[in-house]
Amino acid sequence: MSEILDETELRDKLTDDLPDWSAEGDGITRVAELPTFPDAITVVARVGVVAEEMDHHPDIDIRWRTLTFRCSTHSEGGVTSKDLDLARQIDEIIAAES
Ligand SMILES: C[C@H](O)[C@H](O)[C@H]1CNC2=NC(N)=NC(=O)C2=N1
Repeated sequence: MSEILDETELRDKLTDDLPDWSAEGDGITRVAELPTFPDAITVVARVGVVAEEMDHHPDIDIRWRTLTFRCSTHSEGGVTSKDLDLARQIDEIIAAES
């Protein structure tokens, strides 16, 4: 079980490690525009594989080539280290397809 990060801890982690992510409500979000729609779908498919391996799944909104990811730990009602780990993986996949 992972513990919810408090506001200061979360802000520091986002600033240091995940500058493209923002704290929003009980989750963290990132918007990414990919070069093409197929690139965006490739990112979604790759994130899907990683999320299943991690047993931790982001919400994903697809609008043409713009993707919005949201990570939250439902069972805890907030952001935990699991969300930060998933966000780092999402960043790597986006960077590889951009
Ligand atoms: C039983 C299983 O581990 C849980 O339902 C997992 C699955 N994927 C999940 N994904 C996310 N984002 N948050 C969760 O709390 C969560 N819980």
